[in-house]
Amino acid sequence: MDYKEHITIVKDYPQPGIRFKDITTLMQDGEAYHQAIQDMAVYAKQQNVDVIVGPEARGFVVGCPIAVSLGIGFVPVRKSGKLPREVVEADYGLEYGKDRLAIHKDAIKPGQRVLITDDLLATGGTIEATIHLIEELGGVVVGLAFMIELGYLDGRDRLGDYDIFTLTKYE
Ligand SMILES: O=P(O)(O)OC[C@H]1O[C@H](OP(=O)(O)OP(=O)(O)O)[C@H](O)[C@@H]1O
Ligand SMILES: Nc1ncnc2[nH]cnc12
Repeated sequence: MDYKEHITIVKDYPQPGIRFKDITTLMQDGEAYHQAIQDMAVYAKQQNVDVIVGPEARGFVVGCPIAVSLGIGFVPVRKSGKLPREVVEADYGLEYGKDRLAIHKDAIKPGQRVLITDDLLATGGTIEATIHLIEELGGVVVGLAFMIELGYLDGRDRLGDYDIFTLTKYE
């Protein structure tokens, strides 16, 4: 599948100079969305994962269907203030701003094998913060899976110690 055919590039969104990769056009095509999730589920199975973690909001539309397809759990990482029970939190920066992420303290059991999913790897700030949260809870990050990699932002270098799977890459 040529995933780039299904991804729309939007110039100067949300700020001048950003070429935004819009996955909603991929998601609205049933065949492309299904294939993308299947390809990522094959990787998840290879990594022998116990649970999938995805950051709000686009990490949910990738991680939830993979978890359902494998019959394993999904744990949301949300922006600060959105989870109702006790959390651990981490600050992070991204291509266009900064924020704070949170995960429920009891969501990951020590030693669980975790796959982190998201739509896109840019600077790697979101995933670095997500890894920090999982490891603080004793989870073992066995893979990172993205639909899209922005090679020109060097996120892969930042996350060098982890196994990374991507469906398509923009240089
Ligand atoms: O590699 P990074 O530089 O951290 O950037 C990538 C992150 O940025 C986007 O999320 P965003 O924070 O815009 O939130 P959203 O999914 O709620 O739109 C995207 O979905 C990734 O999570
Ligand atoms: N260029 C981009 N397109 C879509 N989502 C992003 N998140 C961070 N950078 C992005």
